[in-house]
Amino acid sequence: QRVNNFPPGPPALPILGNLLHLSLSNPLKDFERLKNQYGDVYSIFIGHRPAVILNGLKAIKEAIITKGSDYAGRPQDLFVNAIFQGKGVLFADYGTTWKEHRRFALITLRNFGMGKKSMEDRIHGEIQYIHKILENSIGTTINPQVLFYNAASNIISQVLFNTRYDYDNDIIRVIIRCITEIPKYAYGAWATLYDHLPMIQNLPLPFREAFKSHKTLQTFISNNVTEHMRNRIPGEPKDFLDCYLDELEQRGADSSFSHEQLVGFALDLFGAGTDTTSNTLLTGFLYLMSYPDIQERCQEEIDRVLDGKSSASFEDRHNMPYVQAMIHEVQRIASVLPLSFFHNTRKDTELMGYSIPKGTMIIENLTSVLNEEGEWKFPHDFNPENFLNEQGEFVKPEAFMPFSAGPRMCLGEGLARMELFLIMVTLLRKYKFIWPEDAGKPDFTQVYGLTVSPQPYRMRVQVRMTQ
Ligand code: HEM
Repeated sequence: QRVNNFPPGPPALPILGNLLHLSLSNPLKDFERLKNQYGDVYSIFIGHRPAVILNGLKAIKEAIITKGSDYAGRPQDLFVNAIFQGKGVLFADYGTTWKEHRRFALITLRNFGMGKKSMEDRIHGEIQYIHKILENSIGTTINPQVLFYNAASNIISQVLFNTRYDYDNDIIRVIIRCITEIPKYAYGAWATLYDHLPMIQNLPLPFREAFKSHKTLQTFISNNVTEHMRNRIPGEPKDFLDCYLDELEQRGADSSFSHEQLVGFALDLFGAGTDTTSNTLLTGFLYLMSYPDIQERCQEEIDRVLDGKSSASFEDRHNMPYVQAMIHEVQRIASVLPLSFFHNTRKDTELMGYSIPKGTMIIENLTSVLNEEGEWKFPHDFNPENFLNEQGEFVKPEAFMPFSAGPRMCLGEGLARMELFLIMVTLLRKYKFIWPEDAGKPDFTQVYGLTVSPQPYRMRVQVRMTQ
């Protein structure tokens, strides 16, 4: 039963709610269909639980920016909560622990070089390893998936632990498998069954893999924390873990800071920082190979701006409007976290004239803004012109929100943007990326999970003549 003035939606069945209206393995098309039927703000029942789905810039902005604090909670009784056990930031509810940890991370990551030179050096250091792999692939084709996963996880690993792993290292292979395993189960059919059928929660069903993967990641991070506790020099932090341990010492044991929180928090950053960035890179190179004219135009701009310079710096983006537009367009089309992370209302509130009670689950459909008609010149095409004005200058429309917005907005945005820019510019400067002749047509359909990724593909790499 929908309460008075609750957003409209399809009639719900007892127990199942609207589950039969949704493809649990990929509900994005169903969400689109329901939006066309019920409008930008509608509701569904996932089993007995009501959820409000937000679509389009106007509704999403009113909720997560204008009334940001009302909508900044996270549900606490989902499958992901059972996995993450209330630790960390990502799935933590609004409250002192979340606030203090989020603030600490934003400040620490900034001091550690988010937006500063030293972080650039770490990213460039990692790019050298990408070069080695690409150079070895010349004359053949390569699946870039493992490469980009390794690179993204190494960059965040250096921020957190001051460590990187060789690409054939067994530990990192296992860690990346675990990071990609959890999102596969987190918002899909198994998660829904787990949430609604308590009797299956302890059975040896496929969703157990997500718990196993989480345990492996937890052990990996706990070992790093123990090693840091043994070797750290208080007051002289080398990485995020050291900074946190210094902070913990200062705040004392009865604060929201603790060793268990640190493990959960580092796990969040590691996971959130790997899957998202690598899937964006994968989408980027897929499109650049499929649109060689756009690739060439980026290369012309890069050659011109970097002429005489040994490497790109993040500051160079201000002189590269077309490259900036291309990277933003990749993020727009990739929409790697299409449903963001679910929010929860913290009090009775309103949205576009509807009443939304406290404790309602909120699903913001970011894809609906990233391809909203009326907000983009070419909402359904891959076209960097979406981010260029008539003078060819870079402009960022308000509807560009792949990092979401408001109090819960992605806290790794600065790092992610720097990674995407430096990696794409450095690789495009040195190589031409070619869709293999025998690979058929590029397939742009996405594989759905908590994060979406392109279908696996192979690429051919040629060293550019201009270099
Ligand atoms: C292209 C890359 C990335 C994209 C598209 C992305 C996108 C997002 C989105 C949509 C959210 C949800 C915001 C909300 O709930 O409204 C989020 C949250 C978050 N992201 Fe990212 N992200 C990226 C990279 C990163 C990186 C590199 C890190 C780590 C340094 C990171 C750490 C986080 C964390 C910790 C949260 C939770 C924030 C909170 O709940 O307060 N992300 N991200």
